[in-house]
Amino acid sequence: MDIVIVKNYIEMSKVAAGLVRDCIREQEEPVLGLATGGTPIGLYQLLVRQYRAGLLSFKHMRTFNLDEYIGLDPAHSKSYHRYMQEHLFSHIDIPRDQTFLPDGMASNLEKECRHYEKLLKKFGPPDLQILGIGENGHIGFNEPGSDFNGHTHVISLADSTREANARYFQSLEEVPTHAITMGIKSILHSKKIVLLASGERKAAAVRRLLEGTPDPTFPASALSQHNDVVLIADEKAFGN
Ligand SMILES: O=P(O)(O)OC[C@H]1O[C@](O)(CO)[C@@H](O)[C@@H]1O
Repeated sequence: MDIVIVKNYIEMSKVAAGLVRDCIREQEEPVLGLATGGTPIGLYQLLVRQYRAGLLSFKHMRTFNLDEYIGLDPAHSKSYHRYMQEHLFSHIDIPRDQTFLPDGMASNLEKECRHYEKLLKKFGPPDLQILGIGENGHIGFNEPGSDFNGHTHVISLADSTREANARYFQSLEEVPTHAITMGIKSILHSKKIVLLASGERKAAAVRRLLEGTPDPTFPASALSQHNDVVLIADEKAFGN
């Protein structure tokens, strides 16, 4: 794993934006794996800025998001569909039908997971996958105990994840209990993985990640099985 330690959130976002820009410029039809949460918002803002400055086009890009809450309509203010529209897609020139997220409203969730995995096979794997890390080590919504060989599946969210994400909702009760997430195996298929971590809240998770021992109770440790991972952490996440 390559480790880049930067001063703060803005610097983390800048380094990540540079890697995404390089990937988009190198590939004729780039495929990007995208994350949600607070961590990549700065990265998306910088990508939008580059697009507006005419430095980058997303016309030929396809994107796959890691996860979506079950039971939230795409138009729901806290759905990841809406998040992606608000933070990235509606501001850039990517055609709508080139952006993929799992459908958390599907009547047959198992079928939806198989369908998403098929799309990943057809258009993927991502040339570059952006990841955040949960305080409990989750990647996507793969909670502690998740199978390292897992593909896209339905997951019951850990209480600690619902509590951590309650800050994005009005109350803890509003946070969905389940999600669809790409599995750890699906994530590991990506050609390159860029893991972002910012702030003290992530310091314990980053410390454990750097121990490097694969351990299913700490999902991010599966990244030690991939040969092209870049961790971009700011000083607080790195424990400085
Ligand atoms: O960036 P945040 O909000 O700290 O979340 C960390 C991770 O947790 C998730 O939001 C899922 O809970 C991921 O999408 C994200 O990468």
